[in-house]
Amino acid sequence: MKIPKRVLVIEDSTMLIRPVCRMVEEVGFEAVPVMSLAELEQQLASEARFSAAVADYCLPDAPSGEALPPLFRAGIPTIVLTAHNDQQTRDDILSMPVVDYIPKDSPSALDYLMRMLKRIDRNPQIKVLVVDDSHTTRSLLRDYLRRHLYQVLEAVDAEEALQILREHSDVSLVLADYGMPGMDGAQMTSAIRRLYTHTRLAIVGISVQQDKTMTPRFLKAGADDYLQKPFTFEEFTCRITRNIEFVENLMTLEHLAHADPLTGLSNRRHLFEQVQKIRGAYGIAIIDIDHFKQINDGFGHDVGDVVIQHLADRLREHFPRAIVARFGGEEFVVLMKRDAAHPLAQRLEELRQEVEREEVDSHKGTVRYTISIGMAAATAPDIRELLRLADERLYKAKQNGRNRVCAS
Ligand SMILES: Nc1nc2c(ncn2[C@@H]2O[C@H](COP(=O)(O)OP(=O)(O)OP(=O)(O)O)[C@@H](O)[C@H]2O)c(=O)[nH]1
Repeated sequence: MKIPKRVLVIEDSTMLIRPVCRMVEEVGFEAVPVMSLAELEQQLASEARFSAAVADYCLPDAPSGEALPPLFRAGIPTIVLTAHNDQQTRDDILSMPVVDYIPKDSPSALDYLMRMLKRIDRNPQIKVLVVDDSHTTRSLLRDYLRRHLYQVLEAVDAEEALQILREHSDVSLVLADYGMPGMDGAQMTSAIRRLYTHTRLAIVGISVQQDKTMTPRFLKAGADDYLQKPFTFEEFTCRITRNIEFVENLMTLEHLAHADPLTGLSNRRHLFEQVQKIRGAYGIAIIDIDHFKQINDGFGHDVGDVVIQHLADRLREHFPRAIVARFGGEEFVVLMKRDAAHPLAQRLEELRQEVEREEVDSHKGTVRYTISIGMAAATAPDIRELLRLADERLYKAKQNGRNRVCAS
């Protein structure tokens, strides 16, 4: 079981500490409530490790943010919640290495806090590429991004940036300076867009030039946003968060459109989209659970679902590099490039034998099941014809007694 990461909730108001702790737990952290600087020092001296802190700026024994430096010294990413919304306090807080600053009187303070906590949890897996020829700007942006726990990659020009993007296809955001030697930021944006769509990667253009054409130049080249230098840490944070959330939401939608909800495998539509990517000789198999209706009737539909998930897991294990899709009900398709060293028919037979041997545990007892398989192979990429042939052979496998592979 995953052990939840701990978050310190430092707040002296009994009215507020409970909803903040609840929110922290909703995001998946364990909330550790603390009501004074003295209690905080005890926690920091203990063995406990903390992933983040939500800290009130003003505590009875720490009226002017004295609780913050011990958190920074302990390397704990800290979001400050404060009732003091005057310019001086705001500037003081933002001059420190905080993750963010949230005024308590804002009607959306708790919703914003929730978003920032989710970011603290997810950002360590997210890569951001900073492209700027100025060492000073790169280190400023690196500092801002690291405060938010992003993984930061850096390039001094477009050429290096494109090379990094070829090596790291999982970069989610590029910060593109306009004025660089070689390609400028807008030209680089166009080049990046030839490699990655908006669904995979956001680009934010940055420039110091007070030129009204700069924003449209970047946006028309394929950027998602534009930041005019100089910008504050607060503005930077809001824009970066919004762009990262946008990419994440698009990726979630894409995943939902492509995945079968029960097994997480590709759905039928995604299978047909993926086929276009295969070049050369390939093989296809349709795998169908035998007498599945009897499993549903005997054990219940929920146990039927467990059996479907069991077969999906076996398919994933046996065919890690193939396209594996749930084609419908209890029917799956495996599509893969031909591999002379380990032919598809042999691999399907190994799968069939393993399924036959295994027992599936369920709350209604142990279930055993078998599968029938029809397969076909071709050199020409005519997926529909191959599927028709594999389906004919699956029918043959069923007619000949089930629990077998039929390849001709
Ligand atoms: N539990 C569960 N059952 C499903 C799902 N989708 C389809 N089914 C059931 O799968 C069963 C398929 O039954 P049939 O097509 O008659 O085939 P079978 O019983 O497997 O018999 P053979 O294929 O001839 O060996 C039907 O009872 C469907 O209701 C699902 O997502 N979950």
